[in-house]
Amino acid sequence: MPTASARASVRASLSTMTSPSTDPEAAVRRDRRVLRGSVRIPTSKPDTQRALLMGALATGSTAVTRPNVCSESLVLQEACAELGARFVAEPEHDRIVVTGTGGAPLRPSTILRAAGSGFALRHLVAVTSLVEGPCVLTGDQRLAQRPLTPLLDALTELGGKLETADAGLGLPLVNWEHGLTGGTVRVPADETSQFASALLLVAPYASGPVTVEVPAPVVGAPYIRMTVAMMREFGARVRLPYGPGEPPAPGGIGPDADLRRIEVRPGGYRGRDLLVGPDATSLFYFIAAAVVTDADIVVREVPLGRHPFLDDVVTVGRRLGVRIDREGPDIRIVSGPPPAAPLEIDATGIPTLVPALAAVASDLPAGLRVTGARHIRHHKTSRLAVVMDQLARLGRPLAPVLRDGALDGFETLPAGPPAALDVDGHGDHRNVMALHIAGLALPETVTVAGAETLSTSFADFLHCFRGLAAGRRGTDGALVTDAGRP
Ligand SMILES: O=C(O)C1=C[C@@H](OP(=O)(O)O)[C@@H](O)[C@H](O)C1
Ligand SMILES: C=C(OP(=O)(O)O)C(=O)O
Repeated sequence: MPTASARASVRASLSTMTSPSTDPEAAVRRDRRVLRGSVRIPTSKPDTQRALLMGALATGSTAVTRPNVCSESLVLQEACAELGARFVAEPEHDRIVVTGTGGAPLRPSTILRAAGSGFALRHLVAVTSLVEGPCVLTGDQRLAQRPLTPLLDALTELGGKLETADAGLGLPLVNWEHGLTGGTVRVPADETSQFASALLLVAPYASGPVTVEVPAPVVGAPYIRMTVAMMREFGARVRLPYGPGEPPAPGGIGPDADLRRIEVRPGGYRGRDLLVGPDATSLFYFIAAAVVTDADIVVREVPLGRHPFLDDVVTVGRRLGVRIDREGPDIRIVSGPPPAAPLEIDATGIPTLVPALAAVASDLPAGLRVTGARHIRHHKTSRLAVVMDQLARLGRPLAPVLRDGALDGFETLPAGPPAALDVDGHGDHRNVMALHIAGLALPETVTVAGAETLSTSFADFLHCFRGLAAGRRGTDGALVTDAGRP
């Protein structure tokens, strides 16, 4: 049973509300909770993690300004500090200064720990192959069950010498020797994009050129592109012979860049200063909230047109019927009528949005069908299965969509009265946030167990939503409540 302190509730501001109906107009007319005000969302967790890792490997120092200082970034910092990188937090400048190891991480004096982070485990495994062994890396029980073998095989092909201490358990992992020789390696990306990203991370430190082949089907392609983009920022020599797409910035990588073959030349990373942009998945919770409430929310400092993944998230939001407009450096998110026609979303490239999409599906009267989410059963929890189960308790059931016998997505079903008003994110921050969004759609108070997990990516999540629930706009349209940090 979750403890009282692990619970957080979303309070209803309305006492009556109709259930979602099949009449498209009904969703517009009905009374809804009101969210008003402005928020500042966390900066990108994926970019922060990449910058910290590349900074830890680089020659020289790297200043990461506006890092997302979440628990999963700290896990990486602790492990990289064991490997000889230095991290100095400068809160007065909102930055972390990293002194890198010049591609020669030291042998750690303790076990390296990835906690529950798949990103940390897969990327640290790759980094350990540069360490003069032996060194040991471990993570939590769930992490031991998540896919890893194809990455170990690929690192072995490139000259690494890694093994699991107990094949039956998955973890801990032992690295015996250091040094990657280079060569051509094929890595599957049908279960996670993180294998390809992890190989790419260390490829500039192999003694020869490395070609990473990523055969279709690829899940989470935007994340592999983020890795390539960040590698280029750190001066790595990366070529995509099948074309980089249309890059949003010189030297960058386009949102459609072809990942079949990625060529990396030796040369390592050079430390640099960089500014982390907003976190796209965190932004989506406010967009999703606008589907189930009457929302008029300003999200501070969200530069559109510069971060492909952020732009993808905005595109999904607009398809859901939410108005998203630029207002100077900010964006304004306003509830709109839901789409009149059934909506289909392929989630292959946007896996982190799936729990929140499930949370809003009952509020789309013409129906939402999401597919391409099969691989998220390998995330921190079997996310979609957990969220669908909990949503059904709240009277928001979804029909499963299967592919090859596994849950690949869902379809809207008619909503009904809740069977219970307490739900549980099963220790997974994305489930917890998605279930809060579902709670906003109900007139009753919904209790979501697992608030303690929010520090994984978005510690201020509840604070932001409480502020928005209390917020209003002044008669001149000026914001009178700011739910975010000053
Ligand atoms: O590289 C990254 O930063 C991530 C890659 C994705 O993993 P999968 O490809 O396993 O979905 C994503 O879901 C995860 O939240 C972050
Ligand atoms: C990146 C995430 O998960 P993982 O690294 O564990 O795959 C996440 O849950 O935000």
